Amino acid sequence: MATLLKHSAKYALSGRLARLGVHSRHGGLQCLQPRLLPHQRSASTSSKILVEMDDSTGIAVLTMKNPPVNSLSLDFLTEFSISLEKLELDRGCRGVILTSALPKIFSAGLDIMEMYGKSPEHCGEFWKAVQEMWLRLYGSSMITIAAINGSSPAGGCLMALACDYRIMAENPKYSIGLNETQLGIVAPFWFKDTLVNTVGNRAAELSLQLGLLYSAPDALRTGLVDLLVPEDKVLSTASQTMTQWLAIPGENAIGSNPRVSSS
Ligand SMILES: CCCCC/C=C\CCCC/C=C/C(=O)SCCNC(=O)CCNC(=O)[C@H](O)C(C)(C)COP(=O)(O)OP(=O)(O)OC[C@H]1O[C@@H](n2cnc3c(N)ncnc32)[C@H](O)[C@@H]1OP(=O)(O)O
Repeated sequence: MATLLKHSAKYALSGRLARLGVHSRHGGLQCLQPRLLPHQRSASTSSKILVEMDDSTGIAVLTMKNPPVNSLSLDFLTEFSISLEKLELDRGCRGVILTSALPKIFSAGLDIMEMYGKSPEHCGEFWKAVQEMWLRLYGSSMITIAAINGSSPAGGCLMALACDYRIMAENPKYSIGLNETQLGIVAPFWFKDTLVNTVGNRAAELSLQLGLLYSAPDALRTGLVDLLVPEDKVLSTASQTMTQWLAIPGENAIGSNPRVSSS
C-alpha cells in the first residue's frame, strides 16, 4: 500500500484535466438529457458527469452517468473531482446534489477492472483518484446531499457517506452498505472512519465485520441514510432539503460542519 501511495503522490490532477479535455457541452450519452428547469442558467457535461447549475439558488446537481453501473473508474473519478473542484471554486455555488442518471443504480463502487492486472503505476494513480474523490466530497465547503436513486454498495456507499445528508428511494430492491468483507477485502480505515462518523461505533463494527448491505428501511433505521422518499421524489426532496439547509442564517450549516471547520 505504501508503494501504491508513493506512486500516486507523483500524479497531478491538473495533468489529468488536460488529458481528458472535459466539459464539452455536447458530450455524453444521447439517452441522458439534462433536466434543466426554466430558471436554470448553465449546464456543463463531460462524458461521465453532468453538472446543472441553478444560478438563482446556488444549487448544482451533479449527475453520474457512467453506464452500466456508475463504477468508479479512473476516468470517472478524475472527471468527478474536476467537476467538484470547479463548483468549489465557483463562488455562486453553495450546495451540490449528487445523483445518478442510471436506472436502479447510484454507484456500484470502485471499478473492479481498475484493480485487476494493472501496473503498479496505474494502481497508484487509481488509488490516488479514489482518495481525492473522498477528500473533495468529505471536505467540501459546500452543502452536499446524496440523492440515492438506486443501489450503492462499497465505494458507492462511501460517496453517499461523504455527503452531508442522504435521501434514498424507498424501493425494496435497492441496497446500500460497505460490504467489502463479503468481497474478501477489508475496507480502508478512512472508509471505516466515515461510516463510524455517520452511524456510530457499534453499528459500524457490525456493518463492517459482517459486510452488511442494508435495504432502504434498514439503512434508515441504522442511520446510514437520513430520509426515505418515493423514487420519483428523491431529487425534488433533495432540492427542498438543500433550500432549507442553505436558509440557515449566516451560512452556519456550512460553517458548523465539523469536517471543514476547526472552530
Ligand atoms: C488499485 C489498488 C487498490 C489497492 C487497495 C486494495 C483494496 C482496497 C479495497 C477498497 C475497497 C473497495 C471498494 C469497492 O467499491 S470494491 C467494488 C465493490 N462493488 C461491488 O462489488 C458491486 C458489484 N456489483 C453489483 O453488486 C451489481 O452489479 C449491482 C451494482 C447491484 C448492479 O446489479 P445489476 O443491475 O444486476 O447489474 P449486473 O450485476 O448485471 O452488472 C452490469 C454490468 O456491470 C458490471 N459491474 C458491476 N459492478 C461493477 C464494478 N464495481 N466494477 C466494474 N464493473 C461492474 C458487471 O460486471 C456487468 O458487466 P457486463 O454487462 O459486462 O457483464
